[in-house]
Amino acid sequence: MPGPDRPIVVIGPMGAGKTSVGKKLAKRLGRTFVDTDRVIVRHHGPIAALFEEHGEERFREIERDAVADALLDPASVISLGGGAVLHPETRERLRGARVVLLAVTPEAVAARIQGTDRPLLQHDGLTAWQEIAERRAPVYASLADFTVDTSHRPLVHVVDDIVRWIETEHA
Ligand SMILES: Nc1ncnc2c1ncn2[C@@H]1O[C@H](COP(=O)(O)OP(=O)(O)O)[C@@H](O)[C@H]1O
Ligand SMILES: O=C(O)C1=C[C@@H](OP(=O)(O)O)[C@@H](O)[C@H](O)C1
Ligand SMILES: [Mg+2]
Repeated sequence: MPGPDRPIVVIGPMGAGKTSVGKKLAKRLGRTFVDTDRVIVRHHGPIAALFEEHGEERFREIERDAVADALLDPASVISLGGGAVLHPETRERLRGARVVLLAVTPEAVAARIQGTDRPLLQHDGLTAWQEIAERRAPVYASLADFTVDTSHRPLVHVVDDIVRWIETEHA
């Protein structure tokens, strides 16, 4: 049986569960897990400080490079930050990956983003989340090969859905 031919990339709005689901999914599939935000923090320090000291534009360049590096491993599960898909080079590179979109309603995400240090949610919290999520929705939809709604669903069920999809893809 051939090994994994393409990385699996998890996209979606902040708090949809990309980091948590990606980690569990990688474990279930025996793949390498990369969370691009974690890679960025490892090399550049906390994201909030990066935004504050260098601005969002610089963060997006660093993020683009972190995503490009991660995509080199076809046996990986890669969880992106919610805004990574804003970079056109990243969108282009995702054409060579299996892209899973995690969706979530504002009602369900509210508890998940409470007290967050995400820089884009510091001022208006849920209102900002909703505005950003709505603005990005068409981009997410255009990239997704498979979508799972994570609202009010345990992580393990979300992972089960994705594993089933991967298995049918390979059947
Ligand atoms: N399906 C889920 N049900 C309940 N809580 C969840 C679920 N998925 C993620 N969470 C919680 O929501 C928060 C944000 O999850 P995270 O994986 O960091 O999302 P993202 O990477 O998409 O921003 C975490 O506290 C996580 O434990
Ligand atoms: O949506 C965004 O613009 C961002 C999402 C965050 O990651 P998560 O989506 O994993 O929270 C992180 O990359 C940064 O705070 C910016
Ligand atoms: Mg994350």
